[in-house]
Amino acid sequence: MRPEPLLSVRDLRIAFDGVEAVRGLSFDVRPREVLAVVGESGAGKSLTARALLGMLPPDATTSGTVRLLGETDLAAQRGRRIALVPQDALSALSPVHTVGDQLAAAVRSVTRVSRKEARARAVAALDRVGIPDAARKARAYPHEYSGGMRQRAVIAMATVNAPDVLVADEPTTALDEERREQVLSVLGEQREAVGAALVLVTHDLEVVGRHADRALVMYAGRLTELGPAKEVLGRPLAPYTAGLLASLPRYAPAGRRLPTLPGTPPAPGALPEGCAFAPRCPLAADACHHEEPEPQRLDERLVACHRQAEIPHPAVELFREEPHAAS
Ligand SMILES: Nc1ncnc2c1ncn2[C@@H]1O[C@H](COP(=O)(O)OP(=O)(O)OP(=O)(O)O)[C@@H](O)[C@H]1O
Repeated sequence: MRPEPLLSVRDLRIAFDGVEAVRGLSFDVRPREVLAVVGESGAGKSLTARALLGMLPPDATTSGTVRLLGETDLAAQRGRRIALVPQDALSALSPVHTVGDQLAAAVRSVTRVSRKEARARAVAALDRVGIPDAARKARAYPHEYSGGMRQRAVIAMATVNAPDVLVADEPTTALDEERREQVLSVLGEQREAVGAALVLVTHDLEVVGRHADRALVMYAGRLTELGPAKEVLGRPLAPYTAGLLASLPRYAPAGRRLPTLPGTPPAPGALPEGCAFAPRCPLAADACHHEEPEPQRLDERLVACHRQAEIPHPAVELFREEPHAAS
């Protein structure tokens, strides 16, 4: 039996000045899963992540519901049951307090424990993320930490109160490849240690393949495809997912230029009629230009595409380019 969702998002809409950037999104986050949210720039991934944390900009108009174990006041749960893993470790930590004090303050902001107990939990959290000599390092300031140690410290901060859900929006974009994997693996370990689910916003499909249980593919503010990450990447059922995959280096055979997804996504205020992906879709037919497809359930997956039954296998073939003559 499928476990009850931890978080449930229903018909989420987020608009600015009457223009919707997220347009009727529904999905669940299950206990302890890693759900990757993927899609090109402007798909609405960050807005969705911020909605989960109750952190939308004040000028955003929203409708629909986001429930965390039945609760709808997400901002009140932030730091307790749901926590953000910030993108930029340096600006996430205050330069004027020691790391230990910041962690202890985070503990005391949600739990009535003594200073001593909060301190002990702070040191334990630093120890858990692999900071050597944690009791001593807790007394140091962020600038006394190396970059890698600071990354670990913010993960300790996000997990110190053992939240049910962690939200990480492109947590590794600023890092080099080696550091990126390290941060993701520390994050994965800590998620396991505290028993949290992780919502991981990323545009990197390789990261999805390595770290996610399920993938939510978004396009122009909507769900395009949602399902087990291995199936979504291994056998995409929506042409848009196939297009994203086709841009990965591993699908570029020798002698061919890297195939890319042609065109760019539409801006929220300039959507075409019908399916927003139709103008870029090699499978687009008449209906696609007139009617926006709703997500349909196919076994473990949700797919929003009129042409789903026509998708070839391997689906990346849809976006193959002809070999280019040597110049
Ligand atoms: N504060 C804002 N005011 C007005 N429009 C906004 C605001 N924030 C986001 N948008 C609109 O919402 C769209 C989706 O934004 P969002 O940041 O969620 O995209 P994203 O998928 O996270 O992209 P990226 O990968 O570039 O971060 C943007 O293209 C923009 O048009």
